[in-house]
Amino acid sequence: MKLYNLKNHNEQVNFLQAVNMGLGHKQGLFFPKHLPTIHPYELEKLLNMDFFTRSIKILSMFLKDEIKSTDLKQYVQNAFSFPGPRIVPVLKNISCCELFHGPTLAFKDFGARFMAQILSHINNSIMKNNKTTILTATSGDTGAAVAHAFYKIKNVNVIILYPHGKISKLQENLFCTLGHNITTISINGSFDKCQQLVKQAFNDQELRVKIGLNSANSINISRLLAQICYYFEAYALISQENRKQLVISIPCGNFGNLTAGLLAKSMGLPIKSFIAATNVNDTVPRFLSTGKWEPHHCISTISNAMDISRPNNWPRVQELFHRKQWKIKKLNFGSVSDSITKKTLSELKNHGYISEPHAAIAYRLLKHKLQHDEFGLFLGTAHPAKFKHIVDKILNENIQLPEELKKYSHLPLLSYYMKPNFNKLKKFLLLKQ
Ligand SMILES: Cc1ncc(COP(=O)(O)O)c(C=O)c1O
Ligand SMILES: N[C@@H](CCOP(=O)(O)O)C(=O)O
Repeated sequence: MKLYNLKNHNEQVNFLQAVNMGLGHKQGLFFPKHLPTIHPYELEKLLNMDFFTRSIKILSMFLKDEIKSTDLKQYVQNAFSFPGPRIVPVLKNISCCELFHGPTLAFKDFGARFMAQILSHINNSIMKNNKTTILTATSGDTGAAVAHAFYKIKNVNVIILYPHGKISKLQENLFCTLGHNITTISINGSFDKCQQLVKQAFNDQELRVKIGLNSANSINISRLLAQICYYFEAYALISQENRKQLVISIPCGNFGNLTAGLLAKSMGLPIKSFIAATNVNDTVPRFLSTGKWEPHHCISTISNAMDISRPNNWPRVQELFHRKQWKIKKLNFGSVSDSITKKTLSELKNHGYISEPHAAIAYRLLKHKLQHDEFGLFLGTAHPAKFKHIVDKILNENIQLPEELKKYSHLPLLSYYMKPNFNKLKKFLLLKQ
């Protein structure tokens, strides 16, 4: 598969190069040159397959020129070796598509674990024992998924930056207590600052070469390809009737999840429309209503993983709309305040469903915008227990911690602390070699 740099279409690489480089020149994101499409007859056959078999087929449409099918099969099996998406009905016309039954209890497990497989493939077959440094920014969930996916992998050093005091305690414990090849740095600033530091590192050619720089953020295209697979699974799991007018509402932060959903639609998955749901960090909803791209300062909310005002994947979303000649006006959107999010969590509880703030935002907008003849899915992106401190208080509950969280909840944090200063970070990264 060929990909081009969105900032310079002449920079073209294959998939394995794109995964290995992370970002192109001038911090440009890579985007597939050819978008595979599925004939409706083939789609029917695909939908009848199990999750693994179908995911291998979907990924091979992008990767068959570069990865042997026997290898790809192994990578998908290793990566998705946990319970896949579950559809949980909430109202007659609305269900939650839960994507949080993986090892770190968030949808990020699909992409991070697949990327780890691809990087091992590169290290074993192409780079042969080269050292890699995975520099990743997190607003809460990517950090854990990446840390666990790359934990103790030979020749891979993982450095995770996160906004100091702005993620939940349980999220922090899940990735800041591991040690070994996982180093965590709490940055005195927002997620935007952390992401900016990661991108700045890619500008520094000396650093890039010396440490074998890569990133496991959704910057890396391998993350997004893996995420396409669960949209097909969600569609396969719902009834024929509900498939006819399907609307999917996505809680958005860095807009990787929406990009993956749109890629699934571009391949021929008949999703009628998407809702891009944000918290008050609403750069995209404001852009879609005013046409002006004006990121504000990041505001801390109870849906902290979505506290992002410079969403990395927006250029990919725009490119896809442009390439498919879709009208951007067709993308539904909205933003939800903390107070409405809290009320929505209670409303969901009244319907018998305990959720968490990110999914609640997607539900709120779906409920508000769904037409009478449509069926809606909102994506459950994280397990409610990750936000126990908020959910218990709002709902007067005592959510039990799953083993995955309990195991780390009392371990000491091993994080460093740093001001958002690139030179300091560079020195640290060079010393960590
Ligand atoms: C729980 C949760 N929901 C939603 C999001 C937003 O997803 P995306 O960054 O793909 O838009 C995140 C962060 O990625 C998250 O951790
Ligand atoms: N919400 C994310 C932010 C990073 O997004 P990514 O998809 O680019 O890794 C998080 O939980 O860290």
